[in-house]
Amino acid sequence: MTVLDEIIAGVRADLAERESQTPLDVLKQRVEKVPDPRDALAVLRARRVAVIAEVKRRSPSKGDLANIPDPGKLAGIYETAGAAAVSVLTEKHRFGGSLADLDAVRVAVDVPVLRKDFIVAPYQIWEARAHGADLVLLIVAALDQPRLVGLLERIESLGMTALVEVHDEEETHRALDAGARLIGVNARDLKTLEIRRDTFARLAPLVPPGILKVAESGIRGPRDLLGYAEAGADAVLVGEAAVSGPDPRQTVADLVAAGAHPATKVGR
Ligand SMILES: O=C(O)c1ccccc1NCC(=O)[C@H](O)[C@H](O)COP(=O)(O)O
Repeated sequence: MTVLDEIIAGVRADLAERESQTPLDVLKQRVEKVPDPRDALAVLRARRVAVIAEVKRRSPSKGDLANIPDPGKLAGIYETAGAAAVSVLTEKHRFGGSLADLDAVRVAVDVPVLRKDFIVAPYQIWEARAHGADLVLLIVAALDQPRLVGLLERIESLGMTALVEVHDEEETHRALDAGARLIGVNARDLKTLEIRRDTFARLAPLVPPGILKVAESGIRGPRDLLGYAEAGADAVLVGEAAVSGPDPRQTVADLVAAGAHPATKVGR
């Protein structure tokens, strides 16, 4: 059993519990009362290299990362530092997140908010929207092709943007075939949890122009952002470095400055 399999087994058990507590019809009624989602693609396109900063308490690879008593406050710090969007890990057992974190971040910031979780069922997408998400992560490795296509269509039908995460060539082709408009290349190998930053440069050329590319994981500072920008990244997603450093505002501000510099992403 891989780490991903283990995480998903826990996610399915939690999901069954929530479904028994809140029927889908009730969620759908809640969605009608939530303001429309923000256009995340337009927000990301407006930057040279956008920074998506993550609320991340712990992880399978590193254990406890940060005590985050007020995720809304942290998200506000990210926004003030110039983050284009905020990612919220809502998985409970391995990441210490929750939908309450998503709620807290949603009310605290105006930038687009990503629900970062292990999505396996449409119910979780309705939940994401009911809790104010603008983007939802889909991990290709966790989904067969019909399910990937169905979930992506559900995300878009609710006006949100799917960040479709890939780790290798086959997954990249599957993401494109499914109609992804925002592709995340995750440098973290889901079997070994090792970071391989060269994965982005290998997969980016497979993605046609017009489809935005996010480099995920292992971004420790401006140097990593510039490396990813050089290889074609439109955005980077940073978690650990933002939450575990001494000054999250400075960490994100330094990345934002590097991503905004005129020398970054020249000619693309
Ligand atoms: O972070 C992990 O250990 C992890 C393990 C297994 C599946 C997913 C995992 N992380 C989710 C993410 O993709 C990251 O939180 C995100 O890309 C930020 O990465 P980092 O900046 O390296 O914290």
